[in-house]
Amino acid sequence: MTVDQRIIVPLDVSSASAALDLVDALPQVSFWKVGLELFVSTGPGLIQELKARQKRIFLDLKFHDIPNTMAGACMAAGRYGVDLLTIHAAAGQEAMEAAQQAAIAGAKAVGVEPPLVLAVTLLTSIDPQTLAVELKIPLDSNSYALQMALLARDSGLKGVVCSPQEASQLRRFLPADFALVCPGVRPTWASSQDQRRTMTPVQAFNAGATYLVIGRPVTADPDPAAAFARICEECSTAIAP
Ligand SMILES: O=C(O)c1cc(=O)[nH]c(=O)n1[C@@H]1O[C@H](COP(=O)(O)O)[C@@H](O)[C@H]1O
Repeated sequence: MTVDQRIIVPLDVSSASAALDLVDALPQVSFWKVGLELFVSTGPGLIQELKARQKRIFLDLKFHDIPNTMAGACMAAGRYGVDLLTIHAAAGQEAMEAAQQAAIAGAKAVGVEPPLVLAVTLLTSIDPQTLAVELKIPLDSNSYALQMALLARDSGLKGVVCSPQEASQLRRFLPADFALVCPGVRPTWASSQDQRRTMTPVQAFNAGATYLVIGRPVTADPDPAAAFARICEECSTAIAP
């Protein structure tokens, strides 16, 4: 995979026309993320528009519910023929197992490839203070993310979403083909906004990320195509093979 194929850009907008304007303005981007804002606003029709444009799709709906409800939602999402689908690891092993099996069954029922189901370990917006004081989790971010990733692996999943700051530790415990998808990525020239546990794209790839999710540094730049090209250029000369 080339660097540009390993960078996923989120369509964090609320209408199909705004999303497709972004897709058409950035022909270099082959992998797009449809998240909660867009999916709740427009429904699944947009997925077909992206598929018609030969794009890869990360459907980021972060399901977190009881096993039966997770299975029903993943069965339906599996039918869309998307490449990646997210759930929360904090839903527990039984829910993750049910989600994974249902996504495969949903895809098989309509003859499409099943999505790679990814478990979110710990949101990149949660800083150590929030983890300890608000959520009362008696582990540091690294240990908690590792615990959630190992639980996802034990549930049969083949990938997780994690902060790039946790990627190198997770890589030590997980096989090379286990996908680490890292949001919370900021080039040196971009603002961190609400992201708390960030790294640059080069650092994130070198820490072991399989894919990066990079949004506002590209989409909010006055020249999104140039920003995406700059990130790819920085990475192609600096990441380890
Ligand atoms: O699952 C995700 O993609 C996700 C998980 C997480 O822990 N943190 C996180 O920022 N994200 C998503 O990654 C994207 C990051 O966007 P930017 O902060 O604009 O780069 C957003 O669409 C978030 O929903």
